[in-house]
Amino acid sequence: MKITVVGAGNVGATCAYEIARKELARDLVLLDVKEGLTLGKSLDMWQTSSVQGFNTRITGVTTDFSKTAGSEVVVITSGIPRRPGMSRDDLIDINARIVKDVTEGIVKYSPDAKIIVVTNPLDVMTYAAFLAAKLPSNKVFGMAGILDGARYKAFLAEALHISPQSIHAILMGGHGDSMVPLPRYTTVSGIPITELIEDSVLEKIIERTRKGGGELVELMGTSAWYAPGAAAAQMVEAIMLDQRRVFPVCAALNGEYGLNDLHIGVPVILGKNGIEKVIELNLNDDEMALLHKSALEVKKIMKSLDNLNIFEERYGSDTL
Ligand SMILES: NC(=O)c1ccc[n+]([C@@H]2O[C@H](COP(=O)([O-])OP(=O)(O)OC[C@H]3O[C@@H](n4cnc5c(N)ncnc54)[C@H](O)[C@@H]3O)[C@@H](O)[C@H]2O)c1
Ligand SMILES: O=C(O)C[C@H](O)C(=O)O
Repeated sequence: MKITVVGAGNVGATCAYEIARKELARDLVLLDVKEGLTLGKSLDMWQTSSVQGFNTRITGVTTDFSKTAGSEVVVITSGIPRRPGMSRDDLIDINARIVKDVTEGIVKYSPDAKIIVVTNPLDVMTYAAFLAAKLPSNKVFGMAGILDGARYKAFLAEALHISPQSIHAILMGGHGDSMVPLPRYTTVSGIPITELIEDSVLEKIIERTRKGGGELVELMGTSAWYAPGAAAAQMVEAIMLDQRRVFPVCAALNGEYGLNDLHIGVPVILGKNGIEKVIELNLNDDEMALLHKSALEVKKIMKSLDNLNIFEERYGSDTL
């Protein structure tokens, strides 16, 4: 059993280390373009194995995709992160080319892999990987909803002075400021959140969640990695262990929620085949309107990708 993480920067290395510590596979490959980087990081991680008590063998490679052959799951984190003052969408030009190249390299040697995209702008980079991979859409999807949900839960836990683990929530939509946290689907061990928190406090938390990535970029000068790396590793775990866990995942939609031809965050069942099923919630009119507004934002960025002309195929459009 083999897992590959492409990109050994902040997010990739954190995700790889989580995967190794959880022993989600016998072999873990870390691939990057920077000469020596993955050799050093994989050696450093492997040297913690006796301390942390794991056996996963970590190999570092520099751009040699043949070493990733036969991977069951591949996490793509390669690409530039944003800096203060930038939006995720500003990364599209450079990152689209990187995602296309690495996806083609991966699929050449691991045609059966499930591909988890992390690179931003997330929804459109998932679409780019899907175009490059030419694999069924249940095998190419993106990580954002678990991270956004984890931030929402962390803020709620602080406000309520309770464990974040008692909070259950689902967020939908694109991984941008138009993401759609859903109070109606947020509970504290089954108790509706609205019974425990004032509307005005909840509204502030939702707004902070929407801008949660930007808050960290302003603080650190680059984007977050601990929560993103852990969230991506949780998706790897669900697939490798065929857990069939329900997570918000950036998935291809073909008519669900009245949306077509785009990748956006929705609840799914995640198991050994990747996306086993997209779950359709009975959204009310207001929730549906927010989701469609977010989808239009994603479509706008898809249009920018189409304008780069790096893919022959495309299905972006301004309308839903
Ligand atoms: N989806 C999310 O929720 C989420 C969360 C955090 C970060 N991100 C995104 O993840 C990406 C990585 O962030 P980071 O903080 O790890 O950045 P980073 O700069 O620390 O690491 C990126 C790595 O990608 C490598 N790379 C670049 N081109 C490559 C190629 N062609 N092949 C292989 N490796 C290549 C770089 O050498 C670098 O080591 C960014 O686009 C960031 O915006 C997404
Ligand atoms: O905000 C970013 O640029 C990185 C990531 O999407 C995040 O939400 O942390």
